[in-house]
Amino acid sequence: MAEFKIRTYNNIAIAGLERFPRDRYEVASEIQHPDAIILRSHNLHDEPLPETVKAIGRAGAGVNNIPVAECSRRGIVVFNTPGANANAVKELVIAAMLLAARNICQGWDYVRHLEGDDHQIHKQVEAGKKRFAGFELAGKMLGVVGLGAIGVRVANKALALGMNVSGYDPYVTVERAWQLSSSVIQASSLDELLGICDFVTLHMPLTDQTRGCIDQGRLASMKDGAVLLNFSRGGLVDEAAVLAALDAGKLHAYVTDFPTNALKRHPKAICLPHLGASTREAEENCAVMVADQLRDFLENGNIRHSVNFPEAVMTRAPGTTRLSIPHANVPAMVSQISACLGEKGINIVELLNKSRGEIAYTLIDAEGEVGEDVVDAIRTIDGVLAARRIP
Ligand SMILES: NC(=O)C1=CN([C@@H]2O[C@H](COP(=O)(O)OP(=O)(O)OC[C@H]3O[C@@H](n4cnc5c(N)ncnc54)[C@H](O)[C@@H]3O)[C@@H](O)[C@H]2O)C=CC1
Ligand SMILES: O=C(O)CCC(=O)C(=O)O
Repeated sequence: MAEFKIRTYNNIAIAGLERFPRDRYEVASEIQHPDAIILRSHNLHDEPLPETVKAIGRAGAGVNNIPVAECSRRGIVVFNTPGANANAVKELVIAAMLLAARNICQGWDYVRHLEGDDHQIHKQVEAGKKRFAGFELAGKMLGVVGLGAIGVRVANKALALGMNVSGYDPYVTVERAWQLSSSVIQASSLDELLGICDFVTLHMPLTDQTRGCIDQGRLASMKDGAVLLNFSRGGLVDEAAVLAALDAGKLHAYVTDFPTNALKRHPKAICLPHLGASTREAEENCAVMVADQLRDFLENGNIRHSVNFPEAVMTRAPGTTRLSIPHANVPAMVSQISACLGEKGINIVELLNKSRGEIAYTLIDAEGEVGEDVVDAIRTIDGVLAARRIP
């Protein structure tokens, strides 16, 4: 019988699934009691998470489809793959700016509906093309909201196309700030950015804080004829307000990866079927990265790139049994856990304790064998969310 069971949702690239050796892992979409789940955009909010789940790996960036708060309460570690699909999204955003600026979709549609022989088509092309005249990217101001893995890449590439770029991100990391070109102008607020940009592209996560942040008032503050690009999540914008802005000519175009019935019919909305990360390269990058992270967690208890737990990586000490213990970040947890081992005369060889907000995580390499009775005792400590023995 396999040591670990992985339940998959969505189309996970084979290169990632192959990272799980089949002598130790069972990997399938029908598994009822999985140790871990791998998914892309499947919505986990609407279904109960089996008791056996210890980790969830999002092959991608956004985790709004995962009940992260519930996972934290249950000691389930949620992983994502920062940056693994960022280049794919960046390339599509650049394409999207061109689609909008040059009215490519409308022009393409016009040509597809032309009738007559080639001579007549040629005449109609030359007569009709003025309806699709557009404008160039060079010299225009692009506003990038969210300077993470995708936003930084979009900002830098837009500069290379001759655009001016303004960026806004109240939580930008030092790593991303280093990657961002010094030519990007820092906006001190979203409102400041919106008022000066010809194109605005959204690259922040969908959270309670960001939901609906592009609303009627903010759209009104944008430049007339601006282009809004949303390859992040549909919920970031107030859709009715966007439709009204398109109707009023306030927005030249809305380009989005998140269609709805109203948007897909609108002549100024360009809707794509959530294609941002759908490249062979991005799908493989994400699947391989998330598979490696899940394996290291299941086999060693190590945590890399979690969205709800701290980074925790410890080399395994020889001749020991590893204990993986997610718990609340409150005083005296480590002393209570080590007392459970001490009572059985078990020596601790290595110990790592890391915290992140209200959550903490302890990894212990204990000398020799550790019985399940010790793990059971640890589980009963108030504040311990889960405990696992890894031989
Ligand atoms: N269309 C698609 O297929 C894809 C969509 N996405 C979406 O794009 C989002 C961003 O992806 P990444 O750049 O990889 O994530 P990331 O985590 O590297 O970057 C997100 C950035 O947004 C910033 N941020 C958070 N709250 C903000 C706020 N209120 N205002 C401005 N900035 C804020 C963060 O500080 C961070 O720098 C994801 O959360 C996901 O929703 C990601 C990949 C593919
Ligand atoms: O897996 C996908 O195609 C969606 C990617 C995405 O939206 C994300 O990574 O946040």
